[in-house]
Amino acid sequence: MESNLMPERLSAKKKGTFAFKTIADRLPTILTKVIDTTYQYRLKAAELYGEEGANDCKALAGHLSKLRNCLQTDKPLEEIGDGRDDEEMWNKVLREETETRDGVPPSAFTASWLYVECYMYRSINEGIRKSQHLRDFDPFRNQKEQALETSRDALITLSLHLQETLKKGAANFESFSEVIQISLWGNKCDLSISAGVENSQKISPVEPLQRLRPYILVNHVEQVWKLLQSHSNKPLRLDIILDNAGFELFTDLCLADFMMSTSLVTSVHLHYKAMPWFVSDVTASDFHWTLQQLSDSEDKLLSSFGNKWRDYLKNGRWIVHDHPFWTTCHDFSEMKSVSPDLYKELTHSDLIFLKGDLNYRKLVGDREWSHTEPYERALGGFNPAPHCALRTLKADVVVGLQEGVDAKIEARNPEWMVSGEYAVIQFSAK
Ligand SMILES: O=P(O)(O)OC[C@H]1O[C@](O)(CO)[C@@H](O)[C@@H]1O
Ligand SMILES: [Mn+2]
Repeated sequence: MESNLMPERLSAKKKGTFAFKTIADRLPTILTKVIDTTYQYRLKAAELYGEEGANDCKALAGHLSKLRNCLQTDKPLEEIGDGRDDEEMWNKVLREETETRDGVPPSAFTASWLYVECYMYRSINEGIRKSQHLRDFDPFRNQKEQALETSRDALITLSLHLQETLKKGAANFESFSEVIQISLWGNKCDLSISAGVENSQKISPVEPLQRLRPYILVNHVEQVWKLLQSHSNKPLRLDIILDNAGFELFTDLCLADFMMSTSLVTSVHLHYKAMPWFVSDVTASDFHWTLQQLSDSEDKLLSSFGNKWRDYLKNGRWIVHDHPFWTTCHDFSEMKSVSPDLYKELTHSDLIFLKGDLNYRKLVGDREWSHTEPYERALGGFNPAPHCALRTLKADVVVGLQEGVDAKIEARNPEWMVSGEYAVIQFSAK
């Protein structure tokens, strides 16, 4: 809950903010694309499920149009009613928000940006869940699949680079730092910030690393390396809270493989989303589709990595999770109370990588912190294990910067907080 000790959460209350731009323009654009995709799917649905299938698509398009109108005209947000296991969690927050506003329900331009944006994706899923035949329909699937296909050259470049790196045997600080940066910059490829416009990796993921170094505003990679070296004689568990499908997922799987093959860790837990989320976030079907695509690739090296990684899943060295907490509106300071089982699970980790901008926004509560606020303070008590955020900036929230860094960059590039050009590698020890 809000506390007067902490700054306010970002909100579209204030015109001219990125939250306002997102809620006023970008979310309706994303929703319109979902409505079109749903409408186009009705012929396929009729083929598969007859009249009922076509009716499902019409009903879903109707639900989505009502949602878009509700957001655009700042109407009160309605309770979720689809019987999913997280329904009560969502409606409890809606009731609490209403109470804190003297009985006035939250709406798009008055509630927190984080709540409204997460609510939109949950409501899209509510419409899907209420259908008879569309429960596995993912309106973002085509975009996520195209994202992988159009990154093919980058996949091949990176797979060759990983093969060369692994041939050198044990990891050193340089090879570790490099594979971290590749996963970090993989986060530029996200379809939410591009409002669904194709945003795949076109250039080599390795060649620009040197040039991109100055764009990393906080770089704690050495602290992460030291943590790993301090435990080098015991089996370590790595957790990666995944973000986007497509090229970013491939960079994360390369990171996981590197950490295992060089024996920096002995097991990897990968966390993806329980429903379609923020356009390009990885779901279970995206994850397994991606591995299958790699295995089936004519490129022998990609195919060998796909097979190797599917074996890791089969023999339990890689474990996948899809806890519902990651697709709620809660920030991570609330995890211990809202999802104590997940928090407990994460306490078994020796190092957690959290990928991307939305995870970062939730780590720091999406609040209007001063940019020099210490990172640990902004975490609000979230620390199940040592963790490191690997994030490109796509929202106007950041903490832990040195004094003056923000003003210097702002002068050069006013869009620096939302363009995805800058990044942080931000570590917090347990
Ligand atoms: O995939 P990522 O890196 O979490 O980025 C998703 C981003 O899309 C946005 O919501 C923009 O709408 C960001 O603010 C958000 O965090
Ligand atoms: Mn994402």
